Amino acid sequence: MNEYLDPTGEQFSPDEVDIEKALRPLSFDDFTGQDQVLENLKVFVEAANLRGDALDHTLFHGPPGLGKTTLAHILASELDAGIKVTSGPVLDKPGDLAGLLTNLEDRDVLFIDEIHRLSPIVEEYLYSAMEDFRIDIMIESGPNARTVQINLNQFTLVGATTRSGLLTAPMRARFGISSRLQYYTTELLADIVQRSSSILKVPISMEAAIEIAGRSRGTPRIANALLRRVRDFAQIKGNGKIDIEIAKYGLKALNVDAHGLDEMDNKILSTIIDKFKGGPVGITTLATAVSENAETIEEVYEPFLIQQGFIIRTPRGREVTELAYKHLGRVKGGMQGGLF
Ligand SMILES: Nc1ncnc2c1ncn2[C@@H]1O[C@H](COP(=O)(O)OP(=O)(O)OP(=O)(O)O)[C@@H](O)[C@H]1O
Ligand SMILES: [Mg+2]
Repeated sequence: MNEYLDPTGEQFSPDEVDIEKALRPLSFDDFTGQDQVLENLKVFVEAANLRGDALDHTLFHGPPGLGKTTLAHILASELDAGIKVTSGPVLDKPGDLAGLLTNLEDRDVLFIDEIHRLSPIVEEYLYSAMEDFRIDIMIESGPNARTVQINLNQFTLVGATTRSGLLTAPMRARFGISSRLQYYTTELLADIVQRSSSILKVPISMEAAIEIAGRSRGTPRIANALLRRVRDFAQIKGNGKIDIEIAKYGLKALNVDAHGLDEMDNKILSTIIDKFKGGPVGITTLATAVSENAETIEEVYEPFLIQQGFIIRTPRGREVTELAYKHLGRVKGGMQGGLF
């Protein structure tokens, strides 16, 4: 029997983590979308494999849930190399990094998630490792303290960040390959939903897959999360199959926005309308009004809102479009619907 899980999908049981893993594509062929990025990576990996070299250091940037971590693992697997995983905030001392680096085998991948959150001292330490595959290690202490230089195996640093704007210029310059991931179209997400359904062994109609995909904010992680929740409805309230009726029923019960916009997306739109008469409003003013960081708005929220046509950027700031008024049930210049 399937345990009924928190419909917001915010609490992941160990079971859920396993599912997340099971749904993760493992090879280039498994990976849907991001065609341009993938095409290039295939060439670079093939060339590195042919020469027996490590792949150039690679940076993935873009909004959450689009496949950065997934691609890091795929790279290691396509290089037939090992992978060590860590993240910016975890690496707080150069010593921690030295331990990781000296344990890397030839051509291994070192994956650093949230690479924009490395401390400056660790970041600096990483530079020579990336550039010359060499690090200095301090041995002994007190009057006998001295540094020795250690050669490292040729490795590939794969960095991921949702906030490329926060990366320092020297760090950015050390990546030979830099790929920005884009939001997925509904068609691609429908393919991903169908692939995930078959892994989860739950039958789903094309129509239902498209319905879920259309409400997933262009994001595979959200598509998979919605699919798992709708699957629960299908099992408990239906016959186990996901058809369009049960998909609509489930999505309605989950309170999912018709366009897949999340709370912050909606807050941004309603704030521009209510406090700034629809705009234009400068990014810092807007950020203060919604209590979010300006860079996060620019890098995480705004790209989707622009892509979907809810916001436009003008030289004087951000403006909402007619579509945003319609979406929120507001009338331009009026007061209707302003109460919810
Ligand atoms: N192209 C894809 N095809 C199929 N599934 C995908 C694809 N991209 C991502 N996924 C699914 O979405 C989930 C989230 O992807 P991933 O963890 O790689 O995102 P991320 O970009 O690293 O996000 P974050 O910025 O939050 O770390 C994965 O578990 C995977 O199942
Ligand atoms: Mg990730």
